[in-house]
Formats: sequence, structure tokens, C-alpha cells
Amino acid sequence: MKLKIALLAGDGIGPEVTQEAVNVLEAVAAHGRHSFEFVPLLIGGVAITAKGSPLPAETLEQTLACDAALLGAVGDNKFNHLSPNERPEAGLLQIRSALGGFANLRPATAYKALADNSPLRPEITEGVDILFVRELLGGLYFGEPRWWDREKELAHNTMVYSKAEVVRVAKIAFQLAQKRKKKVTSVDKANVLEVSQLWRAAVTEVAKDYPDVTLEHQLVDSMAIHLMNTPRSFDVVLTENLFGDILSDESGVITGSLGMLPSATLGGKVNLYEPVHGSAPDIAGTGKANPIGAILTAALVLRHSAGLEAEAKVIEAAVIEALEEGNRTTDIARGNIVGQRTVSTTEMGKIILDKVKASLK
Ligand SMILES: NC(=O)c1ccc[n+]([C@@H]2O[C@H](COP(=O)([O-])OP(=O)(O)OC[C@H]3O[C@@H](n4cnc5c(N)ncnc54)[C@H](O)[C@@H]3O)[C@@H](O)[C@H]2O)c1
Ligand SMILES: CC(C)[C@H](C(=O)O)[C@@H](O)C(=O)O
Ligand SMILES: [Mg+2]
Repeated sequence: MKLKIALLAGDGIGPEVTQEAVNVLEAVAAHGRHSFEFVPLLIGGVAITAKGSPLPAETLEQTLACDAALLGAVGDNKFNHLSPNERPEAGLLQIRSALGGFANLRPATAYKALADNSPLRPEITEGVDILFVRELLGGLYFGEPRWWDREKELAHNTMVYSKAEVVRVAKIAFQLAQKRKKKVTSVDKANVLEVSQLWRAAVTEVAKDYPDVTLEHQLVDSMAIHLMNTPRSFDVVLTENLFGDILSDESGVITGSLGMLPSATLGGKVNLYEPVHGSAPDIAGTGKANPIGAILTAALVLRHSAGLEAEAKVIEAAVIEALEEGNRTTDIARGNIVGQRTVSTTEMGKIILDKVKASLK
């Protein structure tokens, strides 16, 4: 099996964590009769600097010719003065839109080894396994019109969803729930927003085709607290673009760090894989970035684009083992604890890589 993967490392810690993900994928390729061809391409701040655009035409064109895209992160404070459609983040939104994936899967798993890392008590986080299904191409991110009239001191964004956009992502959420604990929690703000009322009605209609799946609705504000108080009560959490952005970052509290979270975006021409975290300019270049979110993202590439479920599981097991042995990047380290040692990005990557290689032997 041959897979051509666009490598969109991006800015800040993006290249650092992406390299560790690539190393693991290369080990999988070396072991089996698979071959992964990586096509390095510019996106985000590095693309603005080199080509004057956060998504150069050749990046888009070449990514569209690939079987999957693996992105690190975009964002650089030196471009903060630019308008949203010129910033590094615009490159990411443009490529998401062009690739067409609308279902962004963001799993949040509580690892036993990190039970003491979360500010939540271990009895709250134990066994948490949530799958966020974030709608990725609609809502406030892409709604028109959008503008900022500096003279009038007035700005405008548009939240818009069609029923069809809600239905297609809801179907994915229900199908995934059927393979899990058979529960979908749909999150909206239907007490205030018409868009959310349409969302709720459309999701309720889709649910009729999945009678084995329980559907519950939650308002986003109280969902934010339920997620911290009773995270184990959730299975698949379906929500729109901005709410999903916020709630998935919040789930980093359950897992111990934002740096632990992977994602996969399905449903378009080319699947897009990216860790949930950003370019983390505060730690870029220090060796403190946790590569686990990116490495678990590589496992999602194997699962969803390569059909290599067993190899995906090998990577996930290697991550658990590395954590259980006490290896910690700074974000998941808790001072001088016996049996734990703080490791750098590359050290953590190598520890996981060696375990992957050993299991594949
Ligand atoms: N997918 C993406 O490319 C993406 C996602 C989120 C934010 N961003 C961009 O990243 C830039 C920084 O944003 P931010 O600071 O709000 O969010 P961020 O996710 O980059 O960082 C938030 C905090 O988490 C820490 N963190 C994040 N990832 C980590 C990792 N792998 N290991 C250890 N610690 C990690 C950071 O050090 C920081 O303290 C902004 O330009 C933002 O737009 C990009
Ligand atoms: C960088 C930004 C455009 C992006 C988003 O808001 O979707 C990020 O926060 C994410 O979660 O992937
Ligand atoms: Mg985000």
C-alpha cells in the first residue's frame, strides 16, 4: 500500500512535533509492505515569509494531489497585526475549506498514568473516552458577510448553517456512536440562537435513523461545566465549529495537557490530520513541546487513511507504555516525582518510536 502524505509542518512547535509523528510513520512503513511518501509543503507564517501567502497555490495544488495531509500547527505572533484573512491561521482555514473535510474527530482519552496530572480528581477522569465530532466548515468561521469598519467602530461576523451541513456531520457522529457506547450529546445554544434551533431540529431528525443510539442535547455553557464534573458520562459529543474548538481544548484538562490531543478531519477530498494544539510560541524551540498529540495523530492517519488499524493500535499502546514508564514532557511533568523523568520532545518521540519498532518486529 502506498500513501502520499502532504507534510504541512507550519510554525512554532509544528515542525518539532510533526517530525516525531513522521518518524513513527516511517517505522511502520519500514516494517510492512507500506510506503509513505512525504511531500513537505509551506503553510502559515513560514509560507507568508517565503511566498507572501499563508496558503501558496503550490501547497494547495500539491496537497490536493496527496492521499492525506498531516499538519503541525500554524500561528506566529509577528503576524498579529494582520487581518484574519491574511494571518497564518487563514492558511489553515483555506486548506480545510479546499480539502472539504467537514467532520473533525477529536478524541479525548484519560490516561491512567496521567491521572494525577489533571486538576480534576482521578475518580472523575478515570476511564474517560470522549469523541468530539466538531463540524469544521461552517458557522462563524466561514459565514459571510464578515467585516470590521474601523471608522464606524463596528465589526460583523455571521453564524450560518444549512440543514444539509448539520445532517451530514450528525450522520457521522451517530455512525461513530454505534461503534462505541451508543450515545450522542449534541451541543448548541438553542435557547438564544436560531442557528442552534435549526441544529437541534436537524440532529433530532437524523437520530430517528439510529434508534440504537441515545441522543441528548446540552446547551454549550452548561456543557462546559458538565465536561469537567462528569466527563465519563459522555461518549460522542457533536457540535458546531466554534463550540467544538473551545470544548475540545477544554478536554485537555481531562487528559492532562493540550499537547496530548490528536484530530482527524474526514468527509472531504483529502483527509486532514492535525493535533488539536497550536504553534505554542511560548515554548517553540525549547524542546518542551509534547509530541504525543502529533504521534497519536499519526495513528489516526493509519486508521482512517491507510486502513492499518493494527499499526494504529501499536502506536497508541506505545504512547501508553511510555507514559506508564514515567516519561514526561514538561507539560505533563509534576516536579520531582519518584519514578518519573522529564524528557524533551525528541526524547519522548524516540522512546515511543523504539516501542513501536519493538512491537512491530
Ligand atoms: N491547528 C493549529 O494550527 C492551531 C491550533 C490552535 C492555535 N493555533 C495558533 O497557535 C498560536 C498560539 O495559540 P495559543 O497559545 O492560544 O494555543 P496553543 O495551543 O499554541 O498553546 C496553548 C498553551 O498550551 C501549550 N501547548 C500547546 N501545545 C503543546 C504541546 N504540544 N506541548 C506542550 N505544551 C503545549 C502552550 O505552550 C501554551 O501554553 C496562535 O497563533 C493560534 O492561532 C493554531
Ligand atoms: C488556528 C485556528 C484556526 C484553529 C481553529 O480555530 O479551528 C485551532 O484553534 C484549532 O482548534 O484547530
Ligand atoms: Mg482550537
